[in-house]
Amino acid sequence: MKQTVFIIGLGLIGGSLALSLKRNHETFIIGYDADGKTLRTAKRIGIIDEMGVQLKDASELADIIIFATPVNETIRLIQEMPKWQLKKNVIVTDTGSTKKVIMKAALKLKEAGITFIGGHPMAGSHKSGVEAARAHLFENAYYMLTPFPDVKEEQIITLLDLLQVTKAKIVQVDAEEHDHMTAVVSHFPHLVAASLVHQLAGENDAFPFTKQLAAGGFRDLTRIASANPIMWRDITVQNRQELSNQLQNWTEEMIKLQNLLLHAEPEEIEAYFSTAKEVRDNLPITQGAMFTVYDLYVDVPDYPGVISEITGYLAKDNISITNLRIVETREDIFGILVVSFQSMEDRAKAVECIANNTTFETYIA
Ligand SMILES: NC(=O)C1=CN([C@@H]2O[C@H](COP(=O)(O)OP(=O)(O)OC[C@H]3O[C@@H](n4cnc5c(N)ncnc54)[C@H](O)[C@@H]3O)[C@@H](O)[C@H]2O)C=CC1
Ligand SMILES: O=C(O)C(=O)Cc1ccc(O)cc1
Repeated sequence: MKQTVFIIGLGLIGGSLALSLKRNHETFIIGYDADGKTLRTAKRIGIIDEMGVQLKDASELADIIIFATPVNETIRLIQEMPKWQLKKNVIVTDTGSTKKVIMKAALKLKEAGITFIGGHPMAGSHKSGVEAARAHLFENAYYMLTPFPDVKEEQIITLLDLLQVTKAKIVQVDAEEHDHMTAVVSHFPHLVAASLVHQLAGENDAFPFTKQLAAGGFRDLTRIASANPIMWRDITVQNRQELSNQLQNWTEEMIKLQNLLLHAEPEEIEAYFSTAKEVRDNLPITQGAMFTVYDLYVDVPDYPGVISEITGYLAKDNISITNLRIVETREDIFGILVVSFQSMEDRAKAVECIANNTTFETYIA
């Protein structure tokens, strides 16, 4: 049966969902964005089937409404919704990174007889905007749903059926637990990344050269600080208490680390790093909360034309690449070229292709 889905907010997440859901030809997608340029781009590049000109009018045509707006905007719009003439069995959901405050606001929908099922795909990126949208963004990532306990089972099944095409691993969790867990693995790391960047910026007057030295480790650790500040402002405000608890734990950990640094034997310091390494090395492999890219490091000699040589071999074998960057090129030593692929299979083919055509070493980090 044909279903009309209305996506509000056509940035990275809304745009990616639209692209992914469109793979089911029974789904007709209307999109809306407060930014007219984004809305027109989404239609022009085929992300949505139709532009919703008025938020309220388009909502009234929908079987399923998905908010993919910054979380404070989602709350504002949820509060307006009971005034709209929505379809009787409409399901409203969202993609917001926080859930407790959103579910609290959605109580107003519940009172008005409108089904709301909170949602949060744990996949994304520091990039934002419609141009960053990708159909495969959610594949293998966790996608959390936070229904009210008394929501009708058939409504959950309708939403699960719709989202199945994303190939995400859909799980149901309690909103409060959601906010605790995401504070640990997503929201608090964002504060740490931002604070490390501030610490580097503080060096600028006395040691302006320091930032030139910010290579692999610093960049890996702080990538997420490049994300959209408005989105993270809203997440931080909505999850203040959990973040404050995490900050307290972190402060205690830092004091422990300072004691270790000043007073411990080298073996104890090594043990601290060993434990961290073991826990980190044994993290379950998941694509959650990551823009899905498969990087391949190629140790290339530094001579003109080497990059086009490699991309030429890959093109000849019909292997698509999504990104290219050089992490180091210095005279007389080999440089590392990082080539990114959309899938593990493409990366495996690339390893074989490079081995067949060159003597360059390849690595997977
Ligand atoms: N960026 C990420 O990695 C992830 C983000 N999320 C959540 O998904 C939601 C969307 O995030 P992104 O797509 O990354 O943001 P984005 O900044 O790429 O897109 C948000 C879009 O919403 C539009 N918008 C803002 N206010 C609006 C309004 N009142 N009405 C209609 N459109 C409006 C903006 O113009 C923009 O196009 C947020 O709630 C965020 O917490 C969830 C998982 C991952
Ligand atoms: O860029 C990354 O690695 C992210 O962590 C993206 C992200 C941002 C917000 C979320 O709620 C979920 C995922």
